[in-house]
Amino acid sequence: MSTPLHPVVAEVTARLRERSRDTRAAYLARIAAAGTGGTHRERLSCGNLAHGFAACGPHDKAALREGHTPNLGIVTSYNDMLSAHQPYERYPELIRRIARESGITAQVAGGVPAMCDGVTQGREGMELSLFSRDLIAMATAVSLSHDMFDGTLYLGICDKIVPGLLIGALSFGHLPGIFVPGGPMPSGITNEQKSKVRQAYAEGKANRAELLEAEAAAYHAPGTCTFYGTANSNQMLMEIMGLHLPGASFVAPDTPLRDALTAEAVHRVAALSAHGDNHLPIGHIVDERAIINGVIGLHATGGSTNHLLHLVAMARAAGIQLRWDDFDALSSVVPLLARVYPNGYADVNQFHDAGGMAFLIDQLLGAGLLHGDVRTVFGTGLDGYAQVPSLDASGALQWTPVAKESGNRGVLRGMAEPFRADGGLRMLAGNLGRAVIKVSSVPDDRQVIEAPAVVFHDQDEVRKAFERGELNRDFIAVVRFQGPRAIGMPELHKLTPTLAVLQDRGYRIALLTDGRMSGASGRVPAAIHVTPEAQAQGAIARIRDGDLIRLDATRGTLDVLVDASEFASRAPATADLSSHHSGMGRELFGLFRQAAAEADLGAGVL
Ligand SMILES: O=C(O)[C@H](O)[C@@H](O)[C@H](O)[C@H](O)COP(=O)(O)O
Ligand code: SF4
Repeated sequence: MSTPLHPVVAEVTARLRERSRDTRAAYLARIAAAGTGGTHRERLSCGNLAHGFAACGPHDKAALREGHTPNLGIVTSYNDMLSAHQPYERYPELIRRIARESGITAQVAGGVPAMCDGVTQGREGMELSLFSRDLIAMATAVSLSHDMFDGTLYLGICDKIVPGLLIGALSFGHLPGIFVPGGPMPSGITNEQKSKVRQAYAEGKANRAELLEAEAAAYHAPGTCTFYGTANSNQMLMEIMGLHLPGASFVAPDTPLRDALTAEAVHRVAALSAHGDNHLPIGHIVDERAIINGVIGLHATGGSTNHLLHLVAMARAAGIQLRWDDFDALSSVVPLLARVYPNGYADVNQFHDAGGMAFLIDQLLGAGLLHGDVRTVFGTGLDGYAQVPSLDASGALQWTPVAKESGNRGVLRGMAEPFRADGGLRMLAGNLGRAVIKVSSVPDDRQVIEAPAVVFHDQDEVRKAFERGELNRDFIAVVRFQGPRAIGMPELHKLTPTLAVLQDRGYRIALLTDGRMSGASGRVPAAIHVTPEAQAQGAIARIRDGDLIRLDATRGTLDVLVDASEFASRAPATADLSSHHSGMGRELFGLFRQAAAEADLGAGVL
């Protein structure tokens, strides 16, 4: 007997359905039309088809000519830049072999670009990062437009890659699809130890060699970085939305269990194709309930603020009109059940070992805080995800019910003793517009900051002012002209060590920006994604040095304390951004900057 759905979850879902009624209906009609006529290879000409199987070996070629068995398309984001994606190098060959052994075929449909935000953090490349999400969606469509496929496997993990792949996948929502994760790297030095060396370096108390040693001990092997940033928030989302196999998110790379899960992903997506009896297009899995489950998962785990952008964009790709108000309405009823860095000291390996996603989902389902009656790639409702994968004595994959007690109360807790009554993702609103703040890792005495503004148009200027000794005081750093239409909405996470040093010196400080922060940011209060942005003449463009600003995360307000008529009479500041619009490929993204939506609509171009 399942627990009745929490009334707020039911109400927010109903509101989302109503808001999305027409666009969701149009989307479902579109994918229904695309899905008619069974497998698509029958519609290809002989020339099209021959090109499609020319390079195949005899087994695959014969199967593709006959067309009686599923052909799976692999969209891969493999490269050697992202430690998380490096394990994917061998996946196409593994998947093709597994397919062949199952009497079906698989082909790499195409590759998509993947940016490592860790490599680009604080550098020009970061100004392409957000736009790469939509570029990945387009590249996914280019891959699948060969129309040779009956199901798809998406190989992607990190920040913009999973959102981009899912947006692209939903354009082919008539096809079954499954996300295939690679898993986190083994734990290195703790994130806390790494951050301490960074702060020491920012203060000149550690040298570059010591800093590099610490960084290399944190990021030291193939696999996803083990903090709970956007990449690992993506894994949580794909699992709680039913697009991963249960428990697949955080199993280590290159292990027998990881390979068994990848093999099962191949079997599952083939079973969901139009060739089988359980045809399940991905566009039917990603419905309003799955999206609401994703929002709830973000709140319950203190997930990345980047999903206030990406989940909105992913939902829209399925005809679903998710808004920040939906996040806000759910925030107060979903408790924080996990403390993973930056929301605590543990990492995702310790989260997984404590019971991980299966325990989290079991607890939330038991409290009526998740839609259980959803469709998933596993073929069950969400109750099937309260299970842990393992290999039995014969090496076969099995799932067993998760324990009802957390394996580590310091990392993962049950509904009876949450870390916080709410998830800590808060919306802010006031005479400066709207913004987002994550308070789950901000000390309680830093959740309300009222201090004079110090205005910057470039994140490097903050560090220089710090090094000149100008910031040893209470202040709110207003870093503007960072929005999508200005310079592509980069993450300003490189500011974290400097601002954390000042906060640790006892100053009451905060960051206010129309840019983003990393999902790994956290200790310093930061009102981010301010919309309207400065480049769109938002109120943030009227702030002057010395203006008193009040950021109140407890009441959800963000205001400049200046006479309203005087403030309105000010001409918005302008900025020469030309140096940000060329070099490192930025000259290729002018159309993206011109077309970018506001942050609360996903800040993208799709
Ligand atoms: O949203 C995120 O999770 C971040 O973009 C993350 O992917 C990025 O790589 C950080 O920069 C890593 O943290 P450090 O920069 O502190 O190593
Ligand atoms: S989690 Fe971030 S830093 Fe780590 S591999 Fe992914 S994008 Fe790069």
